[in-house]
Amino acid sequence: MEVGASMAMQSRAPGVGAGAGGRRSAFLGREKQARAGSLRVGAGTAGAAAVAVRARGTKPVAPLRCVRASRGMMGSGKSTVGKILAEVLGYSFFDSDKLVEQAVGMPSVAEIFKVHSEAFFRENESSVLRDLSSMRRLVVATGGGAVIRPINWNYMKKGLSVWLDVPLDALAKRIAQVGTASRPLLDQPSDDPYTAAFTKLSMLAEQRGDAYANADARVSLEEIAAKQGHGDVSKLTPTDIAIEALLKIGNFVAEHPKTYGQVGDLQADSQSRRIQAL
Ligand SMILES: Nc1ncnc2c1ncn2[C@@H]1O[C@H](COP(=O)(O)OP(=O)(O)O)[C@@H](O)[C@H]1O
Ligand SMILES: O=C(O)C1=C[C@@H](OP(=O)(O)O)[C@@H](O)[C@H](O)C1
Repeated sequence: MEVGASMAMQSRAPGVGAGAGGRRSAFLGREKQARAGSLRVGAGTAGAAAVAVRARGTKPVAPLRCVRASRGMMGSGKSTVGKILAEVLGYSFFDSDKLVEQAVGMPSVAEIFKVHSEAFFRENESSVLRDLSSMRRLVVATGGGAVIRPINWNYMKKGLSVWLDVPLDALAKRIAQVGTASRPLLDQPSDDPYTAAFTKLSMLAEQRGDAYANADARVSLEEIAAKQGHGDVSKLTPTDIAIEALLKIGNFVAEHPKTYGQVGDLQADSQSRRIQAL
């Protein structure tokens, strides 16, 4: 597994080529913007949550080239938690679904599924992940289905991957609340959105088997809720989950000193100085 060169931030642009559909991937320009800071989450919810994470005393140690809050079912909170992690770590954040939309030139994943096909979306998703895999200091929230293509693992394993493990029941509740229009695999007419989402999520979980469990770090909402002594995952905030993710990332790094050792120390020093300066 590759790690970032800590403070020696990668400054070359990734080799972004044509997307799988023949269109040029659109995020080369965005990556430049990200380095200029415009994609960083500053004042929004993730910014506030990042302040809360710091206030609760977690010292982020991220000698990582790349963190991928990549695994986890639809609605598990990859984007929400990924933005907080990026803010705390001082990394750029990317949502791979959004990058596919840009690459293809369509407004939503749902539209891509409808006009083209899931296979077309998957091809483009792989292209986006390939392009991201050459970048440094970023957090990527991938689509929940990225785990099903072995080629994507080659790309995801260029960084450290985090699995947000959320019970299906909690996921179905969230999805029933926010609606399924943006998630075509769940979007079917139903009088009972919770049961429809739960049934489909269970089927997908069955199909995907252990794919998520290959992640470097697993963040289990049930474990966090148990630690908090209430056992109710619906009470957990994105901040709680981000703190646990940072702990798990720290553990993984500590367990792999050969890969992360010296780089980790350098990065920890630089981050401590940055956090103290806030
Ligand atoms: N810890 C949480 N508690 C309650 N709702 C959450 C939590 N994390 C995310 N959400 C909500 O669930 C929905 C899906 O979250 P999102 O981050 O988009 O998931 P993903 O990127 O994994 O599909 C969003 O409406 C988000 O606001
Ligand atoms: O699990 C999946 O197969 C998918 C998850 C979605 O992303 P989110 O996990 O961000 O919802 C999106 O990529 C697409 O609708 C397919």
